[in-house]
Amino acid sequence: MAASVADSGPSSDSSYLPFDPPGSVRVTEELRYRYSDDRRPIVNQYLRSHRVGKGQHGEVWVCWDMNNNRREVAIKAVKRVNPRAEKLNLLRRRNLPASPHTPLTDKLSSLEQKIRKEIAIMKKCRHGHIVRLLEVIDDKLNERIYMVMEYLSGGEIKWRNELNQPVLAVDQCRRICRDVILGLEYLHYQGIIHRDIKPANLLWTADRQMVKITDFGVSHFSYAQRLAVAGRGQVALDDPNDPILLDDSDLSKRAGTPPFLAPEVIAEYTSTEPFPSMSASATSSTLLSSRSGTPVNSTTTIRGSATPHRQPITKAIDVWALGVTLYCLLFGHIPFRAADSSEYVLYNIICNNDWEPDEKMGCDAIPTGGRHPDPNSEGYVVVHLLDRFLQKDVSKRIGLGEAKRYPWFLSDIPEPEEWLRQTSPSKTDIVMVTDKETEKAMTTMRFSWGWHKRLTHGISSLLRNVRPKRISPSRPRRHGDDENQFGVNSSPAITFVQPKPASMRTSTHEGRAKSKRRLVMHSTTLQNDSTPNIAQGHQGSMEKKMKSLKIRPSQPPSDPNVSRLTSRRGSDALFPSRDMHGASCTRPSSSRNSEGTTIVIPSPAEERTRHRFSLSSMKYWRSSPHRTTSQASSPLDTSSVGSSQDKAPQQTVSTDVNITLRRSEEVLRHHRRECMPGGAHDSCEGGLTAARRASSWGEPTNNAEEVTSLTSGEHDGLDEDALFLGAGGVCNDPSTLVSNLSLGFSHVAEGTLRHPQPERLHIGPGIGVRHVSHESLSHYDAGVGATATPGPGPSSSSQSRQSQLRSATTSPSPLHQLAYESGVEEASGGEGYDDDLDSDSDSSFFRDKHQRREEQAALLRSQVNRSYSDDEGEEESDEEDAPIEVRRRRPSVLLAATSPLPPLSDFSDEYNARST
Ligand SMILES: Nc1ncnc2c1ncn2[C@@H]1O[C@H](COP(=O)(O)OP(=O)(O)OP(=O)(O)O)[C@@H](O)[C@H]1O
Repeated sequence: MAASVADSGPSSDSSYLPFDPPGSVRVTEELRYRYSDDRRPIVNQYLRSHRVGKGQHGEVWVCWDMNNNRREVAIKAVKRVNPRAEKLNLLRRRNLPASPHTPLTDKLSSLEQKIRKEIAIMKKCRHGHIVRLLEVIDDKLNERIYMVMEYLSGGEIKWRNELNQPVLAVDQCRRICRDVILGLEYLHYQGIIHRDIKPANLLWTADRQMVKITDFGVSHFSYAQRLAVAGRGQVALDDPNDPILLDDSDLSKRAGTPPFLAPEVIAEYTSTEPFPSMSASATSSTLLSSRSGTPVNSTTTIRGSATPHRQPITKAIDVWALGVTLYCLLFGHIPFRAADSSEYVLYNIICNNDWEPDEKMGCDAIPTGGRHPDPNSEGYVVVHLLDRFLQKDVSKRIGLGEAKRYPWFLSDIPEPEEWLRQTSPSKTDIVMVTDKETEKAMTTMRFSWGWHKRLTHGISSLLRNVRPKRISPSRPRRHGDDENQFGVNSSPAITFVQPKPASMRTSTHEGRAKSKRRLVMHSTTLQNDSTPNIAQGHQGSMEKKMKSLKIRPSQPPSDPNVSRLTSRRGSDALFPSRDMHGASCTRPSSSRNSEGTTIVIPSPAEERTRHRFSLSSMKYWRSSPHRTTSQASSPLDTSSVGSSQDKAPQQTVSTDVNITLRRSEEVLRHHRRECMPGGAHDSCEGGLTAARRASSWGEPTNNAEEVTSLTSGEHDGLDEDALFLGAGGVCNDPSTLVSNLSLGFSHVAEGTLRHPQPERLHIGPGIGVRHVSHESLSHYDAGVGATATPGPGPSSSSQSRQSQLRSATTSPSPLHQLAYESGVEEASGGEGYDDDLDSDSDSSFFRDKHQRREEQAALLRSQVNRSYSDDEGEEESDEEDAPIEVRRRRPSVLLAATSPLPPLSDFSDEYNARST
C-alpha cells in the first residue's frame, strides 16, 4: 500500500474510512451484460446509474458495485475504435492547410495508444489525491473498454461565475492547490508527468474536503523508466535541469489545454520578435492585455529572442499549469489570453508577456496589492507564489517540494513538519511502467475497413452459425470460478509471460516468420478441431467457400492477400493476450494470488473457442495503423493499403507519432503566412478558424469534438473562456457551489466512498492569507520553513451542495448531436446521445441545443456525405459491421433466455433507444 495514503490518512475520526481498497487494479477479460428488473443495464457486477460526464472518447457513468455493498463507482466506457470519428477527423483535416509533408500516420487515430497509456498510468497510481482506478473490464470481443474508477461525487471544481468572477474563497483555493501539489508530487516521484493540469481535471470528493487529479489521457510515463534506470535517489526531484530529461518526441507534442501550456512546450510556435501589445485588441475586462499590456518585467525571464535555446521539457510543465490553475481559482479568469482567441497569439503572450493579478482575489475579495505588492500587504505572499509558479524560465520556476513548504500552504496546518513528513513522496514505492505493461493495458483493437474487411466479412458470415458460445455461468463451474471473480489481477506476481529483454526480441523478419508459423498452427487448430460447436455441414460449406476465396487453411497461403490476412492472424501485436493465454494453457485453470483473489485462466478448450471466434471476426483484423510512422497506412489512403498490409504487424510501443506537433506547425505556419507578414496580428481577420485552432490541440482524435464545441459554442453565445479554455469551471448559479449533491443518490450511504485526506486532520481553522505576513515569507525564503498558526476549519462552503452544472467544454457539442441525428452518430465518443441522456446531463450547454439545429444538420449532412463518398463501400461495411459482432453474439450467451430485451451493447443506451 502506498505509504502516502496509509500514513497520511486521518486517524482522529474513528468512523473515517479512507477510500483505499486493497489490491491492485483488476483486469477483467470477460464482459457480461444483463438488465436489472427495472431495465437498468448491468455490466458484470456494476449496475448503471446516471451519467456524470462525457469526455472526448467516451462517457462516464455512475454505477453501483453490487459486489461491494452497492458502492458507487465511476465507469468510463471508451470505444477502442471509432471509424466514424476517424471520418469526421478526415472532414476536419480537410479544413486544415494542406501539406505534402504530412506523414501518413498523422492522418490516423492514436486512440489506442491514448487509452493504453491512460490505463497503464492509472494502474500504477495509488495516492489520496489521484483518482483511483479499480478495475479495467477489457473484453477483446467488445468494442468498448471500461475503466472502473472511484467516484468523486463532488464533481469538477467550479471556480468562476458567468461574469468571470471568482467563486471560491482564497482559503479554498489554497487547499485545492495544496492537494494538487501533493498529487503531482507523487506523480512526479513516480516519473509521471500529468501534462493537463487544469481546474476541469480536478474533482471534489463528496464532502468537498479535498480534490483529486484525474484524466491521464495525455500523461507521460517514460520518465519512470529513466528514473528506474537511474535508481531512486539518483535524481534530484525538483531540479528542473534534471539530467534525466524527457523524451522530447512525446513531450514536445502540445498535448494539454492551450492556456495552461508552459512556455517551454510552445516555444517553437512563437515569434522570436517582440510581440505587439495586446491592449489594442482587448475586448474584455478579463483580458490580461487590458490590464497590463506590458512585456515581461525583470522578474520574469523573457523567452523567444531573449532565450534562443529551447528549454527542456520536464515535469516543471505541470508546475506552470498549476500556477495557471491557481490564478484561475483566485481571479476567475485565465492569466494569459489572446484577444481574438488565436492560438498563435496566445502562445506568444504566454511566452513573452507578464501576467497581472486583479486588485482583489477570491470571492472574499482580498486585496492583492497588484503585480508588485508591498511586502507587508496581505496579497504579497500569494502574488509572490504565483510569480514563482509562472516563471517562464524553467530553472527559476518553483519546484513542488519547495512549493509545498511555502508559508501560505502551511498556514493552516497545525504541525507543518509532521505534515511534511507524512506527505513525503519518498514514502511511496516508485512505479515502473514498461512497454509491455502499456501493451497489456488494453487488448488489441480490431479494425474493419477496406477490401480486407469485405473479404473477412465473407468468411465471417460463413462462421456465423458456428460461433462457439462464450464462457457463461451456464457452463460447468470449476473450483474457485466465482461469478464475481472473473479476471486477472494485474499484479506482476501473476504475470504469465515476462517481458522479453530487448536483446531477445525478435527482429521484424523473425517476427514475420513466427507469425507465419503461428498461422499454420492456428489454421491447423481450426482444421483439426473437433469441438462439437462446429457443425460438419458448416465446415464443408466453409471449406468450399474458402477454397473459392483461395484460402487453404492448413497451409501457408500463396495468395498474397491471404498471406496478409493470415499473417495478422498470428500477430503478437494483434493478439497479445492470446499469446499470453497460450503460454498459460498448461497452467492450472485457476489460482489465487497473494491477496486471495481468484484468477481464472481460460482452459485450452476455451482458448480454442476464442481463437475460433476470433477467426470468425477476421473482418476486424487490422494491424494498428499508427504503430510506426513509416509503416502505418491510412485507411483512407488506398495507395498505401497494400504496402502496409504486406508488412507484419509491429509491436505496439509507446513511440507516439508526433501528430499534433506537425499539424500544429502547419497551422501556425499558415497563420503566420496569412496574418503576420502584414505586421499587425489584428489585421488577421478571423485568424485561425475554430477548426484549425482545435486541430492542434492534443490528440488528433479528440479534435472532432473540440472543433464542434468551438464552432457551435460560438453560436451559442457562450463566453470565450468556456470555448477556448477547455477548463470548465463555470458556475452558472453560484449558490450551488457551496452545496453538496442535489441528486437523490448523494447521501452517504453505507459503503459509500470515503476519501483519505492527508491534511484533513491538520486543517484547523484557516487563518487565511492575512495571517501570512511578509515576515513569515522572509522566514520561508531564508529556508527556515514556516511555522504558521493553526487557522479555522474548512470553510462552510465545504459542506455545501454540489453544483450540477457542467461546463460547456465538457458537453457534447451541437455538431456532435447533429452528427448523431443525421446518422453519423458520434464524432468521437462513439456513443449515442439520446434525449434521455440529455436529461441526465447538467450541462448548461443544452440550453441552446435546439437553435439552428435544422440548418446545421443540413450543412453537416452535406459535408459528411461528401467526406464519405470517397469510400462508399467501406462506409456500407462500417454500418453493417460495427455492431454486428455484438448483436449476433450476445443473444446466444445470456440474454436470450433471461430477458426479452435486445442485447445490450454497452452503456451507451443506443439499444435502449432502439427498443423503445
Ligand atoms: N472518477 C470520476 N468521478 C466523478 N466524475 C468523473 C470521474 N471521472 C470523470 N468524471 C467526470 O466525467 C467527465 C468526463 O471524464 P473524462 O475523463 O472522460 O473527460 P475528458 O478528460 O474530457 O475525456 P478524455 O480524456 O477522453 O478527453 C469529467 O469531466 C468529469 O466531470
